[in-house]
Amino acid sequence: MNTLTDALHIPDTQSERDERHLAIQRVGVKDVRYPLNLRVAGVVQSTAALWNLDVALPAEKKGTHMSRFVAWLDAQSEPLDAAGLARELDVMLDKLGASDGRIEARFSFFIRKKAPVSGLQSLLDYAGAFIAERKNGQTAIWAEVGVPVKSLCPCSKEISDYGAHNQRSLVTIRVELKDPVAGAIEWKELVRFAEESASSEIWPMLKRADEKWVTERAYENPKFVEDLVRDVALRLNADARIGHYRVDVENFESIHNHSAWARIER
Ligand SMILES: Nc1nc2c(ncn2[C@@H]2O[C@H](COP(=O)(O)OP(=O)(O)OP(=O)(O)O)[C@@H](O)[C@H]2O)c(=O)[nH]1
Repeated sequence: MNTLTDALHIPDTQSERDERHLAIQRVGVKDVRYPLNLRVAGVVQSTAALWNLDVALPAEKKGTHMSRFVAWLDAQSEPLDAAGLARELDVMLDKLGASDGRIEARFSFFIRKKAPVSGLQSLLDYAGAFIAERKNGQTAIWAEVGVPVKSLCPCSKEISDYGAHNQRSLVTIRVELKDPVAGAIEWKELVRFAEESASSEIWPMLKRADEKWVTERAYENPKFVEDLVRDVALRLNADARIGHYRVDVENFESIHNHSAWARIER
């Protein structure tokens, strides 16, 4: 298989037989930092991802071929999208001689945003993840975004003579793409599901007129953690491209040293 190691007469321990009669569900490499090209809002972004790559190993095989995971990573040249990920999962499994396996990539990506009044532009960072899994002949492709937003408490607004506690929140949306080829979802669309559901979205750069707008917008649009998670789920329910999903919302409460948290799964 490997001409260099054959020539050097180096034993191939991984390819030996194992007699313990134990299959391994998942074996591979974890936390490999490697570049990733991603298409966001029509533009290719180069980012660094943290990759977890693994395959199922039959009982009779001693070891998987660890170096081939990195070889697969290094062969990535096209910007990765959901359809490409489904194809590349097959390529990885073929390279590893495996029937089942999984690709997970976690990365940062950026969207250029315009401040609400001044119109000044700046880049907001989001957390993204792609997960592709092949199990028992079925392939599932998942996309995940972590979106920072602002929430303002309806109860605090109601009971206080002035003010209302408000905080940054993190909305994490994980969706299964029913048809990664025809029904691909843009990262920007997933981000908007979260931002449009919040008391207010946030921006990296705001002038005073923008700051006033964000403050008043959140005050006019108070949301409990439950309101936020439900409003995101409603938007996901209305999108035919989405299969299973999971929405997590964490409010980093400014009146506590702990978070309020909610999840809806379908
Ligand atoms: N299966 C397995 N491999 C390991 C382990 N620890 C290190 N290795 C890897 O063993 C690999 C040996 O590389 P190669 O000689 O290319 O062997 P291979 O990855 O099986 O690839 P082929 O030569 O194509 O079969 C290195 O990439 C090491 O990372 C381990 O616990 N299990």
